[in-house]
Amino acid sequence: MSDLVLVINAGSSSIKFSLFETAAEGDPQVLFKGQMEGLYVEPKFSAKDANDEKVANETLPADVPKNHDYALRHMLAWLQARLGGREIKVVGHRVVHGGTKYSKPELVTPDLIAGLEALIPLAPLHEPHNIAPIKILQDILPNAPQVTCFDTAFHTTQPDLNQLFALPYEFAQKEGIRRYGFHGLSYEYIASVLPAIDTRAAEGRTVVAHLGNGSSMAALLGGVCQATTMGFTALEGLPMGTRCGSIDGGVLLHLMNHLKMDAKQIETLLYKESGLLGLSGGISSDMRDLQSSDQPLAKFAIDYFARRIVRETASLAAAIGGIDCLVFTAGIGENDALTRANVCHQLRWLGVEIDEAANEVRSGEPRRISLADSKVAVYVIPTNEELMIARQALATI
Ligand SMILES: Nc1ncnc2c1ncn2[C@@H]1O[C@H](COP(=O)(O)OP(=O)(O)O)[C@@H](O)[C@H]1O
Ligand SMILES: CC(=O)OP(=O)(O)O
Ligand SMILES: [Mg+2]
Repeated sequence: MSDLVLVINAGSSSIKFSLFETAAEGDPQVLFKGQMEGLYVEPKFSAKDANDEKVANETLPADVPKNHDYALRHMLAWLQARLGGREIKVVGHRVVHGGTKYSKPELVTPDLIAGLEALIPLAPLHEPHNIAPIKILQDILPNAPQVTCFDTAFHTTQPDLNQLFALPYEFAQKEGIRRYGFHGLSYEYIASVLPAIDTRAAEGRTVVAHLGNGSSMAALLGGVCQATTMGFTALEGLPMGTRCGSIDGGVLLHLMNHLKMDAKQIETLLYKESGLLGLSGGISSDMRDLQSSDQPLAKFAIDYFARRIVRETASLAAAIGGIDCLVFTAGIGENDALTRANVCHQLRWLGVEIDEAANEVRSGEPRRISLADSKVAVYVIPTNEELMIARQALATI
């Protein structure tokens, strides 16, 4: 008898869900998957069934809340109407920050929730949205065990050389102030499918660019993480939809000492008003809006994003002694051919030769977008954080 697994993946601008059914052999299979995207801007709900047919597609009315809470309840009501009374065996959640305490999937208990709440200051844009669904589901499905799967877990293999900040050593030892890295479920999924796509890449030096509303990159050696762009929080590294990415700490001191901004104001500035939104002069945090804008600052924000990816690719390649393979994934990485081309053109010196026609192909399947004789193989591989969570949740109960 097969079991149902519900997966919730709450990101900063979207909530994704997948309902899986376990199979006699191999991975659980999707029954429904969907998402509420464009939160806080113009939320849209869409869902597909097991045959990948669209079964829901709606823009929420303008007068309902655009937040995570409303989105989740709307999604769960839609799903419950389709369960036909079947019980959910386990719920798996993506939780962005595991701190020093959680480096493997955990069963939800009151202690665990308290532990996660203590981590909110380290991921203010995510952790509250990860915890809230756990509590809502305790209400709606009181009998289903819940498992948290951490974005930070995959990165614990980074050597101290890449993991530490150059602060006095005890800050890492006593305070846990080090680079945790994020999007680990996505990287782990990519590492799990790479052997079937390209053995040289799987065994060798691969840089993965997870480019979404939150963006980061990671350097893998034989599928094991050696370095990543995100740090103590999901703020370091690449600029993102609304986050600034790496910034000179001296800027923060200046904001405090000379512009008299307090911690809350600086948090809002760095997490919510910067990145693509800030650079474009407020046009949008959403890459699609920027691509369709004719404003010079929209183009500047797009080019800035690509330039940072180029620089981080070289830096990550340096950390693993070169690069055999570059993988694009997540919302922008999977769908935005312009950004991929922009990045690849600037990486020609590193041996990246993009196949322009292959790059334009739209498909939900993994695909190679580099020329046959490109020294660096370049792929678009759709990520599947949800499947990774389902695997971990089933293994945990
Ligand atoms: N066809 C597309 N072209 C360009 N950008 C796209 C396209 N589809 C989605 N995106 C971008 O992907 C980003 C969202 O990525 P996603 O991984 O879904 O976000 P989250 O981090 O919230 O999970 C947005 O900037 C969106 O504009
Ligand atoms: C960690 C992070 O940035 O997550 P997201 O991409 O979902 O915003
Ligand atoms: Mg995401």
